[in-house]
Amino acid sequence: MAFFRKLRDRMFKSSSKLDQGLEALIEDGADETPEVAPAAQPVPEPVAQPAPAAAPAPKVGILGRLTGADNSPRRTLDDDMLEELEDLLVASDMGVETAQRVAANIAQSHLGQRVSQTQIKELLAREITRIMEGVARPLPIYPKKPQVVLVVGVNGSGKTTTIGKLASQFKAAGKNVVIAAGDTFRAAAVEQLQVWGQRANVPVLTAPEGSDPASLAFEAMTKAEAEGADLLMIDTAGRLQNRSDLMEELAKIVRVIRKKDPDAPHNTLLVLDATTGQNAVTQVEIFKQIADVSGLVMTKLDGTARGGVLVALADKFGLPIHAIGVGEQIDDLDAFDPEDFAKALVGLE
Ligand SMILES: Nc1nc2c(ncn2[C@@H]2O[C@H](COP(=O)(O)OP(=O)(O)OP(=O)(O)O)[C@@H](O)[C@H]2O)c(=O)[nH]1
Repeated sequence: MAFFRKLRDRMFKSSSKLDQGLEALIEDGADETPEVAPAAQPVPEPVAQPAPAAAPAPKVGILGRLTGADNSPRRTLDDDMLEELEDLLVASDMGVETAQRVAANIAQSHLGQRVSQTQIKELLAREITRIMEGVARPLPIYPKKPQVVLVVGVNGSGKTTTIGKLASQFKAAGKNVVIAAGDTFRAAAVEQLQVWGQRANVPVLTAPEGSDPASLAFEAMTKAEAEGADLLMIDTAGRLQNRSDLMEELAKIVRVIRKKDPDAPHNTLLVLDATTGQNAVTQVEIFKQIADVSGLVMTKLDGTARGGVLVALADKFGLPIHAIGVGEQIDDLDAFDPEDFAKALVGLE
């Protein structure tokens, strides 16, 4: 619950954008005489848990309170409203196809009904949760020792930070973790990883600057095996998905790791920066081809209006989403919870 509050508070740009858009969507097109809805009027099923006591109540008039109905503005869900809804979802980076699917599903159950702002948010959250439920999976832990986790992504997406946060969490859970600094090109990257290693109390294996990252990965596997480590997390240099030379280097790292253990890497995590919006879709496509990505981590969901891209990724690729990051601190990463995410995205308490 604590992480949900953090997520909701920090995803303010995404949610406030959708929030304001939904408010305008209902208010601008509200039916002229917002009569009090009779208690028997069909109301969409609640999305999830009952709202916490502190949640701000929807605008409910005295009569509404007495009758159990509310008299907040309502708009009839028609084709025009659906089109506006779709545009709002596209603007939150959900992608055209996913936005259309979400709107179509809402139409299927509620076309022609008069809906309030809270109801449309609840319907949206329900659809988003449904899309994302199948992909919410924490990083699987196998009995294999060492379990090799290769971490890939474009420059600055948050790989090093994510490794630090994950290493700290696994260490706290009693796992014996080793980190390998596979970005052998940038001394600053190695230093940054060493700082994270100290914070997490986890050893960081390094190689001389400029040496072959594939050899470092191989040596790290040997050392992790000798030390009986449970998990070996290998950081890699950031690479743009359109740099074929760097992508080939990544493919080589994977080939060399497989010489040591044909089943490794057991997980290949693609770390994505939420602020890149739709570009994340291309990143997944290309990294999947090169490095056989097994799961995603999305960082920087704090302070971006583009969080909807995670829904598009779930819908398009169905890859597990292991964790999300909402800040730079060690405890700003947590398992992905689809319902919490959906509520935070649409601005529901
Ligand atoms: N706001 C915010 N910042 C983050 C998050 N995750 C990482 N960062 C910041 O993003 C910046 C880049 O993070 P790194 O972990 O260095 O990224 P990287 O992918 O290892 O970078 P390269 O090695 O250069 O490719 C750092 O300033 C991090 O503190 C997050 O969830 N939220």
